Amino acid sequence: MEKRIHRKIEKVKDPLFIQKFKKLWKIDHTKDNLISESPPVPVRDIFRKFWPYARSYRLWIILSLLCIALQPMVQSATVWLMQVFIDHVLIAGVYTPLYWLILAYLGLTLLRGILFFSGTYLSNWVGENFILHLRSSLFTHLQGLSLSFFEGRKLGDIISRLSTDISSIERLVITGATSAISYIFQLIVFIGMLFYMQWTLALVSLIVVPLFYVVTRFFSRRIKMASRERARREGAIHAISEESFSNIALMQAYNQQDTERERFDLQNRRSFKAKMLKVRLKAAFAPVISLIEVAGTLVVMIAGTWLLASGQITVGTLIAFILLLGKLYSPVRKLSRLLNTIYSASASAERVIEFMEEKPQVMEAPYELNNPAGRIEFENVSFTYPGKSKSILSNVSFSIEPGESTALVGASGAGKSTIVKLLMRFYDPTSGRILLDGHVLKGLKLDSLRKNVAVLFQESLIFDGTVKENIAYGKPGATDEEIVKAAIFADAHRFIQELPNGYDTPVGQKGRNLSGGQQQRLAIARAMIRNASILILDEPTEGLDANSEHRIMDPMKRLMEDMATLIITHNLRSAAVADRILYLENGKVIETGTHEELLMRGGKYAELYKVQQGKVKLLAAGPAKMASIDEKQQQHERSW
Ligand SMILES: Nc1ncnc2c1ncn2[C@@H]1O[C@H](COP(=O)(O)OP(=O)(O)OP(=O)(O)O)[C@@H](O)[C@H]1O
Repeated sequence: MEKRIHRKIEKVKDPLFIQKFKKLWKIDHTKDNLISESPPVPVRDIFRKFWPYARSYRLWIILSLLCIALQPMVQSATVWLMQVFIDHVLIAGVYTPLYWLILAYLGLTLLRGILFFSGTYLSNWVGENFILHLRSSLFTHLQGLSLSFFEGRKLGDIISRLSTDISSIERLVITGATSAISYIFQLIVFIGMLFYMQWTLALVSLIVVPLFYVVTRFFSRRIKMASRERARREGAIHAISEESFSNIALMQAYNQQDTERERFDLQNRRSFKAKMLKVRLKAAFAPVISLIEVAGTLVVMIAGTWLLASGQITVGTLIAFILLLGKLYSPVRKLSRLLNTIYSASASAERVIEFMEEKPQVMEAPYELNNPAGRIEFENVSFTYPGKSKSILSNVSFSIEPGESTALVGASGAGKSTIVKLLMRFYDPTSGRILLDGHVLKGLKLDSLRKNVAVLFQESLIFDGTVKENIAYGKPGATDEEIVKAAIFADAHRFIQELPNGYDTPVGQKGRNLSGGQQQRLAIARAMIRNASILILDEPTEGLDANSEHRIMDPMKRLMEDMATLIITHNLRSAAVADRILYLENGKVIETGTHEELLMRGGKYAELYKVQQGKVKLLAAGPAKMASIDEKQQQHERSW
């Protein structure tokens, strides 16, 4: 036995054991760049930031506070009844007041119940309203942020902040604040009662209060750090889930399940560790607080017994005092626990504030441009992505007249999509100007620019709604007649009619119930109904077979007739239909002209065209030849 105890002591003394034990109470600071930490914000500033969202409910908050605050008074009255019962009924042996004592007790209990119900309902109602408005306002704020914000963030993390973190803030601003006020009020009432009953004992009972403060501060700081870590890991879990499941086909096709699972598990385990640290801290906190409470009660009992023995107080007073003391420690304990809750909620608040303080890179301007003809001019436009040093576009100049089309051709990464992003004002040029009908884009209202642009992306963006809703997305409030007209124009009417519910058929998430060509024709109908003056075609035929490509070419050409069109394409057959072709290399325009002019010039465009033509001719010649042509084209693109 002695040996066993000795072994145990040795084990506890072992530095490795001590190290492991210490680690149990520390945050795992392993860094990974998946989700970065949000800047810390003091609790006072957090409260100031979010209070405006609760301000309009202040009357209801006061009412709920009143309900909560009255409860300790009723409680104190019941304790007082107990004192009367012991001293004036039991000890005095007079039983006549018993009847009204019972009635008063029942009445007070009923009143407490009503106050509890009203207080709970009201505070929750206010809290949920707060979440509702804060969440909507954050959503609206995020919608207004520039593309650069979203390109630098994980979607899952954004969703996590919008859902989980927002709810936590309520615990701080509404429940936290109202509870704190009600606990403080309870403290004042109970302390007042204690002093009224017996001031010497009351003074003795307050000896332990500073201890509560010190212990709470120690724990709450650590709980906040663990909460921060937990919230960050939860964001990472959302981000990985979103990434994995939105690319499920790719993940399964490349058998990447294990890699994704490992990535997910890593974050999941770290979230678990952070949560367990929080649990350990909270679980250790409760008994420490109880210990302080017991110490306080014991001190009071010793002092009380002495006062009783010296005849300074009655038995009833001592019992009532100890009962009331139990009630005094309850709000003290709750206040300490609340501090922990507030600190852990502030970790979520920091994550939300980080987003709220984010400003759009692209600033709104006042000028409203109505029905522009669509003349686009790029004047010496250069651009570098925010936070990067490499210049992506250098002195790009070109113009497109209404009804004219320009194709952007060049190797991957040459800067074609960046030109479109600048034209849509997702970013502003670092230098140079872009003009629409002679007006600098920076001076135009964003809405007045974008409502005049119709876009057809590489992957047609179809929403999980009906066919009709997807077409009307281009023009909210479009009539059925306009929708059908647009569908006929886009050569989509016939296949839509053959769908089970025609225009009311749901297209499924990301348009899964439709083929690629059908989706693209729906997107053309959407672009057509928009009645815009600028059209952007970003690889509109990419991924379509020859038949589908052929079917969308006619409606696309019809669409281009009256608009200023910018086409991004790798497919030179699509580029050939444009009035002018711009050849981009490393963000510079190196060749300009029509398809024929560029072929005549015999430059890089002509070279690529030859490679692509050869590929078409050799399609029938078998895979080996095709592979050699593919290699040639890749070499050509690499040389750009
Ligand atoms: N949000 C971004 N932040 C930083 N760099 C970016 C961003 N978007 C694109 N880039 C960089 O800018 C360069 C040009 O990209 P861009 O998408 O404009 O090329 P592209 O010619 O359209 O290519 P592709 O034909 O492959 O679509 C690339 O080097 C790319 O890595």
